Amino acid sequence: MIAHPGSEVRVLIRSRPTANFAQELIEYLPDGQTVSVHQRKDSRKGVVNNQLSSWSFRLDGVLHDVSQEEVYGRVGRGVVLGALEGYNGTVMCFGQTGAGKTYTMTGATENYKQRGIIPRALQEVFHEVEQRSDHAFSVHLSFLEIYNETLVDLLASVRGCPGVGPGGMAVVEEAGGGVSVRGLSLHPVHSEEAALNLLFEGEMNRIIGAHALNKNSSRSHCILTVHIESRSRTLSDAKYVTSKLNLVDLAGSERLGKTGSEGQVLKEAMYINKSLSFLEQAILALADRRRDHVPFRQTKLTHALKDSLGGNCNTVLVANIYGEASQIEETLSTLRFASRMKCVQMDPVVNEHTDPVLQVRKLEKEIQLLKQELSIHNTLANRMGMSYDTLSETQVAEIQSQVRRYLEGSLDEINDQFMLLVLSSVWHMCCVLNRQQEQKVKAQLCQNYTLVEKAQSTAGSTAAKVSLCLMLGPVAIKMVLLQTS
Ligand SMILES: Nc1ncnc2c1ncn2[C@@H]1O[C@H](COP(=O)(O)OP(=O)(O)OP(=O)(O)O)[C@@H](O)[C@H]1O
Repeated sequence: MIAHPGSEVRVLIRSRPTANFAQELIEYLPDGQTVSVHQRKDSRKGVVNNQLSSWSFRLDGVLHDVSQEEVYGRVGRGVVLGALEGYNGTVMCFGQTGAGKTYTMTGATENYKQRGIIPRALQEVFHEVEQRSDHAFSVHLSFLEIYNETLVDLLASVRGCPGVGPGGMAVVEEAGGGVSVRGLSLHPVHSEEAALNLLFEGEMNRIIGAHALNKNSSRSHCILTVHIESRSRTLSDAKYVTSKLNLVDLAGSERLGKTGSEGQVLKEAMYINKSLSFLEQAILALADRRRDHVPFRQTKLTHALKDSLGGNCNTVLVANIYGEASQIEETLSTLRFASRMKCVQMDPVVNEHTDPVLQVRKLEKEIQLLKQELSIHNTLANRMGMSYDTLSETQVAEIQSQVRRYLEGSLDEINDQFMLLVLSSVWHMCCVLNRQQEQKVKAQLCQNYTLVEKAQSTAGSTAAKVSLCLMLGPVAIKMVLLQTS
């Protein structure tokens, strides 16, 4: 499903299964889109109080007690199919630590049925590539980890990896508002199996720690990007499309007291919480359409996700919650983030490009055909000698000599063959003068303004002058020749 320009980011809630699901506090409404959360007042202070505060959040769907297959179908499939058509896509999981983000994105490795969105997306990409034989696809993978504000290439250990350049890794902005990570390796992949091997390799390199709420807690944010390029095999045009499919597993926010983290795990938690709070700030700014500045550069995470949070991207967020009563505050804060994200606007467009080499080849072919057409036209109009190629030195000398004789009066009549040569010459002079004039105007503009390249051709006026010459005959040509000599 491709988002319509101007629609909002799709947001779904997924709850981690638990025997102690707080039904009295978390209520999923029958519309399948609304969740109400009730919180006992002053529960933090231990005051016994039966009063409840309630909040209601309307999102795009609730994934409660559903299989991994259904999650992929409702969250991932549309974004993946869009990426194959040339739309950028992002699937991102957000939520407190232990709420099931990694389970949703990667899944349980020990059970095929429990594989998550990433392996299913890779499977779908290669299945589609095989099906769409009228297109040639090229697929590359990159796997970025952001750990304690440091960018790490999770596929740097892969054989043949070019390695990081002298400047190290950095998020860089591209023309047109996109971002890329300088120094991050890109790996060509030709099959699902090869892609899964890279995913496995990257997962092995991820930093995992243990604390009270999750014994396998991701201590970093991870972005697996599938870079897709597709060209038609049937149309020989120079157009091709590209897209980036970002599959993002964020580290979980955590209450330091609750997780009982110490030492390195505590330090990591502080970095994670800080980057997530900057992510919230960026989302707040994106959701507020009156704000023209979004603070993307405050952390590596927001900077790396600059082109993935709405805008020219088909974005879906999964808000993972852990529905136990003891986690109700974290659930509320996840749902608040989710409802802000739902206000972020998307304007996805197909990323279409033109291959310059193919374009030149195509234009040359077109010129050749037009010349042939023109020569047929000239033959029919009895102008068989008319040439649109550059005149040879002998032809130029011949014209000069005849013009001189004609102007001196020693030549009374100009024959047809000569006229055609003259017309050809006028055509070329007009072209040369036109180019010179264009360059002059450009140079003048450059002095005062930043020149905006615009194909503002004056070819029309050249063509008009030539047709005028054709209409008026030798007198006009004489004038043009006198003017330009
Ligand atoms: N929908 C689910 N079905 C079955 N098990 C789940 C589900 N969601 C989460 N779990 C289990 O809960 C545990 C915590 O999940 P997971 O590691 O995915 O959380 P997380 O949000 O990624 O945590 P962190 O932010 O700390 O990395 C794991 O053992 C996982 O297998």
